[in-house]
Amino acid sequence: MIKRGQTIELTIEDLAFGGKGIARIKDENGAFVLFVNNTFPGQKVLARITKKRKKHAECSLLKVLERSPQEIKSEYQEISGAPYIHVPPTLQEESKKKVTLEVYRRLADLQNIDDLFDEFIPSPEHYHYRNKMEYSFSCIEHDIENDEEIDDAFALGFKHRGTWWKVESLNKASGLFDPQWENFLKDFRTFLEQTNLPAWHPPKKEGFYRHIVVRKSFYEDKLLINLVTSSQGIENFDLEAIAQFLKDNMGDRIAGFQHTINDNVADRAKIENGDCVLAFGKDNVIEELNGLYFEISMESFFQTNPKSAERLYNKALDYVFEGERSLEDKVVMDLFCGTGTIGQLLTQRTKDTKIIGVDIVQEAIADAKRNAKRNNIKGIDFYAADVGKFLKAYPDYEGKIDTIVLDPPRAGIAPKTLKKVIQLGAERIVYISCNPSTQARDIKTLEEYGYKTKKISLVDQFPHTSHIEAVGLFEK
Ligand SMILES: C[S@@+](CC[C@H](N)C(=O)[O-])C[C@H]1O[C@@H](n2cnc3c(N)ncnc32)[C@H](O)[C@@H]1O
Repeated sequence: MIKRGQTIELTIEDLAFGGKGIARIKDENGAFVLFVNNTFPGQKVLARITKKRKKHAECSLLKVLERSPQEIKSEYQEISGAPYIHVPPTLQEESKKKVTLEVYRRLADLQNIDDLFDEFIPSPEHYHYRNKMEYSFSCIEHDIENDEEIDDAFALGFKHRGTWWKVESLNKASGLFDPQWENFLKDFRTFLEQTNLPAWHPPKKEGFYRHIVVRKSFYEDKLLINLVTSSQGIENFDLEAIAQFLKDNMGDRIAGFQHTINDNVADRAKIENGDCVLAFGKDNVIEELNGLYFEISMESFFQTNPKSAERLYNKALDYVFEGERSLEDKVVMDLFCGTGTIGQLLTQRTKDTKIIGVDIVQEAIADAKRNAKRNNIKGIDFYAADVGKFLKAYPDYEGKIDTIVLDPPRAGIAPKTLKKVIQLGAERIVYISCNPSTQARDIKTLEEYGYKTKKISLVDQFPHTSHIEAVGLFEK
């Protein structure tokens, strides 16, 4: 009999949406299904039961005991954020497509999803595609060679799967981020360790070195580095020496180096916040997307895989204009607009269209306005507001919007807000989503209120993970 908390060896037979491997066993009531996150068919794994129901259980992965015959050992260091690094990219893509289409069939009741499906757009780069990475320090290390915990260590890398206190040091490139930087990180760690200031102790909430956050511009081929520390022992900290070490080793690849003091004991929330000084260089980088330029600072939101984001945005805009539509003198809303990339790219394909961008984060809207100015774009009004409240405050837009572009966060659109969006009565909705399961739920509502799903494409923004981005075209 299966119990919560129990560890169990399983063979993964199938894959469900969200990287959930499926294993089956027989118990006294017959067939019993177990879902194990971040696994792949053919793997033998050790898992812990986290939730038990009558016919199924949810498990967390503790360890892959045997690789799937379909996996090929990658040259990169495996990290918990990239569980599929050994699965050949084309196989990853096929699996993502299959399990995601099933989600639309099941949750959106789109039984004809195979006919509605337009294309699967792979990431232009399968490796080193990310433009942001966050590394953690911890004095509790999970030693990957010997699979054991070491106390009094100086680890710098990523959290060991399923823990918030143990860090696996990154000793070589992970395959996800800038390889020169990641191959250098081990030397940087050794240098910082020699400063004799300790790494953070997550359970005790004390120590000095906490995080390194790095942003990259592919356009400039430069990195922005932010070293986050506490202030405990700051009198022995020599920022100049660290800056010099970075300059000596990474040369002009470094656009800027910042130091942030963060004494907030919460480990993850906004690690970049705190008192920040710029040791050298500048505090932002410029990224280029389809001929437009965007300033990215440490805090600003930007699509994590910019080269793939170009393909995603192009697909979304193709859907906006499909059928040789003219948007001249029409109004388009870019809801959940972030830093306003979509609205700005839209102006490249149309003239005299009024665009309204709305996002809840004030800084994102400030970035959006600044970037629009940099790109010399007029005709977009950006508002910092909750989408639901915004639509309530401006009822006059009802019946006046031609097209709505939606790009909500992972949780999807709040049901009340979605109803308000529907009330606008736009002819066409283009819905981008980083979580097809919440999008599928929203599609069901759209269909109930008179929108027809015309097309859906999938864009692989995140190779080696279970994540997938989707874009759908809906018409009244
Ligand atoms: C997936 S991002 C959109 C990114 C943007 N379209 C881009 O490509 O740069 C989702 C955005 O929704 C915003 N957001 C979340 N909840 C919101 C709400 N209730 N009202 C308005 N914006 C919200 C977030 O600040 C975030 O920028």
